[in-house]
Amino acid sequence: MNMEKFQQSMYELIVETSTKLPKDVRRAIARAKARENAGTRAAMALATIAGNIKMAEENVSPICQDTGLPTFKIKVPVGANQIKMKEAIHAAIVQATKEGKLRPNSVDSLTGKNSGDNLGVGVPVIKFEQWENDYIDVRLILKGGGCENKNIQYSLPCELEGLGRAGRDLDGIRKCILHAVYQAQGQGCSAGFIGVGIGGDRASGYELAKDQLFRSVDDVNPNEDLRRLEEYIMENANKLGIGTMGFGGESTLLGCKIGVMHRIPASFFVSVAYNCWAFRRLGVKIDPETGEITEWLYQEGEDVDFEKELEKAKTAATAELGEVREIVLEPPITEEQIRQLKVGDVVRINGVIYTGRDAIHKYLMDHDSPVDLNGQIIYHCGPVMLKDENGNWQVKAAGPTTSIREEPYQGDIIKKFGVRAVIGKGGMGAKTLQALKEHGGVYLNAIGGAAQYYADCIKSVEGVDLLEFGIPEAMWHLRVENFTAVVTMDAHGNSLHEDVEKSSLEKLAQFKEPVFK
Ligand SMILES: O=C(O)C[C@H](O)C(=O)O
Ligand code: SF4
Repeated sequence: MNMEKFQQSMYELIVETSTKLPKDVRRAIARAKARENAGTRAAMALATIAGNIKMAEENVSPICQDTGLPTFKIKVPVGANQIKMKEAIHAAIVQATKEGKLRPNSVDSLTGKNSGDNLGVGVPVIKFEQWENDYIDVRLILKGGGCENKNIQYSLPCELEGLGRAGRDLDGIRKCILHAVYQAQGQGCSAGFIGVGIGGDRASGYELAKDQLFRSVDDVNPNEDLRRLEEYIMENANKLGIGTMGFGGESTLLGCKIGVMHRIPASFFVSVAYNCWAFRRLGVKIDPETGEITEWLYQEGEDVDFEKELEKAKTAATAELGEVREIVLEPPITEEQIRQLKVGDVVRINGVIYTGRDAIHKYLMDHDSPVDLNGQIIYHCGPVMLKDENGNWQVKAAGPTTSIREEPYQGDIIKKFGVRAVIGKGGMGAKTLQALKEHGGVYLNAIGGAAQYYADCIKSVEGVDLLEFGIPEAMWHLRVENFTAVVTMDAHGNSLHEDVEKSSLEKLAQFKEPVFK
């Protein structure tokens, strides 16, 4: 095979997967938009998401800044040179990272050092399988860390909150799947898609679950029991009312694909791979002689353009919100300004905000901050950044990361540095809510995955500190205009996330009685 051509084909697959959502996923998101109640936060979130999808396609830039751990599943005819193919894929990954189509995501687990080129021990994941066909089939999934963190594995029998006992049968599996959607809340950027693996051991069960994500959203399970179960889940999971971003609403789950394999007598695992709305997976057929793409996969059915949402997202997706208070904030912010805000308000930020996520929060616990954060805003974000020809940093993608990971630190950092607002997604817990009340702060929920939408709000990069943590983990000083987010935790002890978690648990309990006997 012409390896140079194959490398080019892999580069095209990587870029297309990162920047252009496949048709079946776009159709699912369009259905969610049509189903959502107008004037709600979820409707605003979906309008922003749709506009972002269009922006990413137009900019040929990452839909979400987290381009995940690239995972390739490749079927090859006998005789294909897998060693050379792996080298070509690595070269394509490095090229796509250099061009800002992928975020450098490969981090040494012991030193925390980011390799900078997306290569590392075991990264990317490349799995080969031989088959009888005379062509090569390459599938790629870019599954970000926030939704990967919401994967979950159950060992039956077990007791599930709200649902009671789950036994080693189809009804027990039903309960596990509903619970998997409930426990994700909005943290994995709902509305999501789930792959489920029944059986196997802990490793092969999760592998089977993730493999289900390569099925088309619109396909029909050939196993009748599983088809019925998929249909049941799609009819009922959305009754949990978690909604897009966990804001509450009609669309929580956009797809459920279930696979089954044998198990050993002692084990009965139900593994769930939770994928966010930014469901980036694509595939190509490759000519084993020329290395060229002969066909793009996942092209079935009509396309959805989101052209009109692009205009809305650029002006004010919040127009979807109907009657809400919109408050402009310009850091440094006073305690008095903060204490006037309440859950549900929309905030537009103009001025400089500072990114800080996993490494920075850990660092700030026992170090001073490189900038004075008093009255300032921390943005839980790990952007995709490139240096332009003049050596200036350009933001290529900059959506929020899951905030709950900073729960062990956030309250202490608000107190220690006088931080007035935290922007992220998925919400935070009781400790942070208490600190917001005590010290006068708010949590602002941005729209997870809307990386192009927020990059568009960033007018300049004014500086960077702690770059030794790597591009995604550094403290970027970003000058923003009209950076819009929703107050979902305020200084009066209110938390939308607490309310949605409580109401969805009550709704979950309605599914306790057996359905599949
Ligand atoms: O790592 C990120 O930028 C986001 C992550 O995928 C998350 O959802 O928390
Ligand atoms: S930020 Fe949200 S959309 Fe992006 S990878 Fe994480 S879970 Fe997915």
